[in-house]
Amino acid sequence: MTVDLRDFIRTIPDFPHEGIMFRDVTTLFNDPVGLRETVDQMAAALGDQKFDKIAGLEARGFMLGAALAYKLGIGFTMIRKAGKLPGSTISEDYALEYGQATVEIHDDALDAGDKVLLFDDLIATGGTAEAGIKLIERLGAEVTLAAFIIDLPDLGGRAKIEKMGVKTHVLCAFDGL
Ligand SMILES: O=P(O)(O)OC[C@H]1O[C@H](OP(=O)(O)OP(=O)(O)O)[C@H](O)[C@@H]1O
Ligand SMILES: Nc1ncnc2[nH]cnc12
Repeated sequence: MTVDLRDFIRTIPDFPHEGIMFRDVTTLFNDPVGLRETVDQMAAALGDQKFDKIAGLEARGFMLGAALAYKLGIGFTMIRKAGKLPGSTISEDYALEYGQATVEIHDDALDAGDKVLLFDDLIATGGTAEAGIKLIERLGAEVTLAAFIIDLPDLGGRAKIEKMGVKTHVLCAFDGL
């Protein structure tokens, strides 16, 4: 029987602002069954699709994005919040469910034509994922799949990314805001 990852994800109301239902993956990552199941379910969902790189979004997209890259035997590219990458970067500003930020990628992190799996723990409004896709495309690479552990469908992010022409995969979803 398939393990339901939602059973491992804690919900904390009113974090970081009143009205936000925060879906907390610390409890998923903290559990050995939850951690392994998440990586294994994602790897199984990918089937025989081939990628040149996984690009993970800071910070929660780093942990299991890197685990998945290890499992697939490919490299892992960091898309970081502004000011953290030491080399030459390009950047994108974006809005997310509870704020605004800027993400950056090293301008030599990907080769033109690379097929990239974009990975994050959660998609809400899709602002973060959209910024990541723009960075990858500006380097001449292609996001052939955007994968998330959690979807919040009522916030419309997954539909927005699909409308951009990027395929998506999610492992579980929570209804409501
Ligand atoms: O779809 P969106 O509305 O853009 O929201 C999703 C993003 O929000 C969270 O990251 P956050 O910026 O809180 O950073 P963190 O991973 O460093 O905690 C989450 O990990 C996604 O990256
Ligand atoms: N509701 C939410 N829970 C956890 N992370 C998020 N990132 C954006 N919205 C979120």
